[in-house]
Amino acid sequence: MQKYVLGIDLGTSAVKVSAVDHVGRLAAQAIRHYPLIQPKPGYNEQNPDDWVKGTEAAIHYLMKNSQLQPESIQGLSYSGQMHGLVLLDRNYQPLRSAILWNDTRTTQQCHEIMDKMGQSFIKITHNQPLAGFTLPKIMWVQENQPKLWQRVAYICQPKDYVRLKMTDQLNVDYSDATGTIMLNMRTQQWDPKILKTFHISRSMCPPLVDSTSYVGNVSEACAKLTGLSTKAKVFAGAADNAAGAVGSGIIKPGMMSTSLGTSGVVLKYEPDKNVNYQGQLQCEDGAIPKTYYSMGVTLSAGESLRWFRNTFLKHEPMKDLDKLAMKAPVGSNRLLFTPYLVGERAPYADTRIRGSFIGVDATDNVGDFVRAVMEGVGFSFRDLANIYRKRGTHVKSVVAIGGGSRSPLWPQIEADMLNTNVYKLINEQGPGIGAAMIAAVGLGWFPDFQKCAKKFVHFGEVYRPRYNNVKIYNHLYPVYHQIYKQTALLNHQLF
Ligand SMILES: Nc1ncnc2c1ncn2[C@@H]1O[C@H](COP(=O)(O)OP(=O)(O)O)[C@@H](O)[C@H]1O
Ligand SMILES: O=C(CO)[C@@H](O)[C@H](O)COP(=O)(O)O
Repeated sequence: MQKYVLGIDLGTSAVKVSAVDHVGRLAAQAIRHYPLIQPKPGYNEQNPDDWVKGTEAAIHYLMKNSQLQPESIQGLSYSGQMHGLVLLDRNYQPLRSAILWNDTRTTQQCHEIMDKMGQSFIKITHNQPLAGFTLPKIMWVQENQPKLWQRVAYICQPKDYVRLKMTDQLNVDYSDATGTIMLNMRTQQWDPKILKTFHISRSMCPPLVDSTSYVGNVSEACAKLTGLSTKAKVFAGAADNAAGAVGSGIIKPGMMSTSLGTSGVVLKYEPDKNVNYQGQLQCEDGAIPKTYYSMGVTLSAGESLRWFRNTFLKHEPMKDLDKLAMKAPVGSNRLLFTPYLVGERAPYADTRIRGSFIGVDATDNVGDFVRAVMEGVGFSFRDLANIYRKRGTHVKSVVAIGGGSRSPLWPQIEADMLNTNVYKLINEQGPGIGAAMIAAVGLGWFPDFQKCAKKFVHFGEVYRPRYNNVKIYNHLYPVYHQIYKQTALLNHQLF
């Protein structure tokens, strides 16, 4: 019997389940979307049970509509949207909707962290407290929902909640634990000083495990709902950017990727966990034990395009937006867009900045606007790549992952903006393959990720920078770069 693993990618827009065979061939895929709850500007939440139902429904569909036998799925693992706060009572039931990575309500709590712990906080976590991380969200709940906080028994990350409901076991892997900013990077333990300072009991924090750790089997209840076998082994999994990195072969020093998911990410494998970007970039544990990566995050990348479509072109499929944008000239007729729809994380940690269209002209058409949105994200990636370049990194090439890399246009915009080669993956958008690789290594199919990557990671098209486009973007970038400074005060006055 052929054998398979499942990679479950719990994204922000949807959960994507990929069945992959022992030589890395994608055998089947299923996707289920779930809503984002935005009750107020800057607030971004999701219902944890929507993730669970979506995952179970996607697996059920995949099992029903493919030829895969339940026993052939030997293992599964996860890639999860990072930093989300899931609060559980003592019966492991969610106490409120999850507060997500792109929720920007916690400016004040970030200041409180620095007031209480100062530079020692950065020394412990290797990160500046930023609004998207988990700790400030915990403090927001303590301050704003004290009665609910009294009932909290466990704190976990999004994919850990889904895994809990599939196995009855609660754990967190190191790559997601770093994203909480409660992990001590040196000891790789929950930091006692941080927990004490912010009144978090150690018992609330799940046990720490490696991404490849075997944490249990699919439970009987989950097997009934999904069509999986209870013999399927479950491995902890990783933060989506950590899983995306292994899924795109970013497993050696100097290698870089970009992700166009709901968020946008420029990511670099780091050989040294003590690398210091003065808080402008994040530093995290990787999916491979004792490996590290840094990244800069654009809060609304794919989300900017999704927002534009939902607001102005409701019934157009994404691929038709690509066609519209491809008809517009490079530089979108000098129409510029900044993607700060919910605030920004990098290079500006600013929860009160908002997006702009600059240079709107009476001759602009809808294609110019769509292209301007895609280019605005590209300019933001250039801002992030420049942080690396200023520190001497030669951005030789990047691997483009995430849903936006499916576009025939966006990777070319990236290549022209960054003036570097952009490689696409052949069969999946990155994090799902990374999750499948974690299961494959966990099962012992491969002795290490390097050997697994040789079979599982396949590069497809390469987009090379086009001289004339690069020239146009070189001309427009300094203008784009000024928009933040020129609009920050105006936006801050709106709050
Ligand atoms: N054909 C396409 N052209 C451009 N963007 C696309 C296309 N298909 C999907 N996307 C973008 O991909 C994003 C979703 O990517 P995905 O990696 O699935 O996100 P997440 O992991 O956050 O759920 C959407 O927000 C959308 O903007
Ligand atoms: O906050 C971060 C990384 O720090 C985001 O990258 C999230 O991890 C969400 O990822 P996507 O849903 O956009 O893939």
